[in-house]
Amino acid sequence: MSTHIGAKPGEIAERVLMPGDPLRAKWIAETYLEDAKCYSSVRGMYGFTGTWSGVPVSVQGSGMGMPSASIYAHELINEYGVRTLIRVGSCGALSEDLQLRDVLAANASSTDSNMNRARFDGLIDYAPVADFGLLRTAVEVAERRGITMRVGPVLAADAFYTDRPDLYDTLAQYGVLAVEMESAALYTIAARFKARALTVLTVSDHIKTGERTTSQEREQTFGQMVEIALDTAIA
Ligand SMILES: O=P(O)(O)O[C@H]1O[C@H](CO)[C@@H](O)[C@H]1O
Ligand SMILES: O=c1cc[nH]c(=O)[nH]1
Repeated sequence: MSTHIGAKPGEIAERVLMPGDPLRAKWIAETYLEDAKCYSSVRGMYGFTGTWSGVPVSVQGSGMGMPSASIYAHELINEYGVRTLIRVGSCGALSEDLQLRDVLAANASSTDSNMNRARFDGLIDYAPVADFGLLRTAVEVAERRGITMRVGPVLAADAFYTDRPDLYDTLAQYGVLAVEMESAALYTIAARFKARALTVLTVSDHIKTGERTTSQEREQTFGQMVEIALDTAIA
């Protein structure tokens, strides 16, 4: 067991899907994986291992925000030998031409978090990016499955509720597609420990129009991104 994950050595696969929502992890395991077994319920942050097309895959909830996601990414890589981490998350669209339920892959992640400023003594604006091989595979998988998937940069924000919507407008002008809360930390930690990471997202709400999905839909209906992530993880 690590501090925050209750799995024994060998119970977590080398490939892990990481939704923020632990109940999305449970839904993914029960809906998509064969012979899924729960290896951890520490803090209610469920983790399961099963198989997808015969290949072992785990799915581990990571919580909301970069401090939480960093803990799970760090322990998965350093204590369980995980090499491939694919976040499957929800996001708020910043781009006018995204619709609810659109799927996107984050090739890069800007952030307002202080975590990397602290990491680099405030001297470097580090650019967290997706693993190129995983991203290329995800694009191929989406095309093969006939799923339209946008690829572009996102914002990983510390706050879900912002007092500065004007900054979201500015980011949209610079091509940032959507906002979520974990990708920058995931990409940074994967790079630091020589693992591979990718973030695939589904638009759960639109920052400009105010349209939004329900919490039940965010938990149990974003299947296209899960299928892309599973096929990518085992490729
Ligand atoms: O749906 P998940 O994966 O949790 O992702 C998004 O949803 C949460 C906010 O509602 C944040 O974790 C954000 O990144
Ligand atoms: O971080 C997030 C996730 C979904 N929707 C948002 O508006 N923000």
